[in-house]
Amino acid sequence: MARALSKLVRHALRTHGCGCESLTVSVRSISFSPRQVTSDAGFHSVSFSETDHPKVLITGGLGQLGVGLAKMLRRQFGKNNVILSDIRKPPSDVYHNGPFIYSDILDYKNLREIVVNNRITWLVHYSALLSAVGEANVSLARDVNITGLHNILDIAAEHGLRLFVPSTIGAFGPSSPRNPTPDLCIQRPRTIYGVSKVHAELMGEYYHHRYGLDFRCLRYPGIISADSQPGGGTTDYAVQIFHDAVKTGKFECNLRPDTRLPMMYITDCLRATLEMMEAPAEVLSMRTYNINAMSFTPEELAHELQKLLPGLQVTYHIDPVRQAIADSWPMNFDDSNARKDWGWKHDYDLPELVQTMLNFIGSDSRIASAN
Ligand SMILES: NC(=O)c1ccc[n+]([C@@H]2O[C@H](COP(=O)([O-])OP(=O)(O)OC[C@H]3O[C@@H](n4cnc5c(N)ncnc54)[C@H](O)[C@@H]3O)[C@@H](O)[C@H]2O)c1
Ligand SMILES: C[C@@H](O)[C@H](N)C(=O)O
Repeated sequence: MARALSKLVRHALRTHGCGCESLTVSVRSISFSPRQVTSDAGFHSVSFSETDHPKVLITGGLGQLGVGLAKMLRRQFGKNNVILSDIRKPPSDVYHNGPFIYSDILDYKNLREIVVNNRITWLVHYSALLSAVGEANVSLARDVNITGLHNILDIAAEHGLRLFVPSTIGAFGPSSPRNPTPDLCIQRPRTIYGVSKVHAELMGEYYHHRYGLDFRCLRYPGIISADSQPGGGTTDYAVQIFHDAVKTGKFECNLRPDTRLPMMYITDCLRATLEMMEAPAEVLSMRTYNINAMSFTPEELAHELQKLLPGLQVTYHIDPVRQAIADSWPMNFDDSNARKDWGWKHDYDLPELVQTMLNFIGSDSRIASAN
């Protein structure tokens, strides 16, 4: 079919007088297949030997998740085999801990150059505008989350990369079943973030079926981390509460006390990502999976924190934008397919999460005040 289309396109180019350039013109510009790909290229085979370590590029790597992922992958595959990239200037510890490179995902040629020059084999695509920030800047969110993704898909397909794109609980909406939310159900999100993530899931799966792209996607819940800040989402309160609790003993929550959302500690999230990337293709009955660890409300989280910090005072000042988003998202996430297919299992429930976060932030703030 691809060969027939290719023939058709060459014919169209000839009849429109494109002359000798027709053979070198980027096929993406005539929009039937990824750019500059011969119609019979075999994308299922990656170009590195199976015994080699993958050479990984992480886009949007300076956000909440990228630095931690790079650290974990470098332990596994070697420091120089994992390149972090972003459009922001890296802090000095990140810059000195391994390869960092400037990459704007809206610049297709720059991306291609990085992939080619560094012989990249795995691409982890983390660049995005999250839910709350996206609603505040819809056109930028559309560019980064949708146009940027198109560049990533084409680069990955053309160079035979294994591509990981995270999706989110935000890919569901008010008409989805919310308690629990299965992998396959109605997805009609009401945020540009959610719409762009459903688009990413569908485009990735389309490229998988159409071009053999090794596309892998996990729908993350809200991720909680101690040493990296969230980038403007609806679940950010669940990180901020720990910092405020340790620093001031007070926290003002921007969601209602009974707002239940699925959540996960970052260590589980990053391990799930590596496990999904390493899973043999034969065990993946789907290319997009829900993953989950726990679900709680602000009230329940505060209660768990108060067991260890009894003086903590929590008040509520609702942000209507974030509240409306949270009210349309899953309350519990059904991740039984991930557990069945590739053995997903979380380590951190709410008590372990709270203990670990407080240990981390508490020891960090003791170090800061001693300096
Ligand atoms: N953190 C969570 O709770 C969570 C939950 C579900 C899904 N996810 C997904 O995981 C991924 C990583 O999330 P995060 O929390 O680290 O996000 P983040 O907002 O903290 O970081 C995103 C990064 O993308 C970068 N970026 C923006 N525009 C760019 C561009 N044009 N080119 C290159 N980089 C650009 C930003 O500079 C930023 O460092 C995102 O795709 C997000 O949707 C995150
Ligand atoms: C849930 C996730 O996608 C992100 N933390 C957000 O709230 O936007």
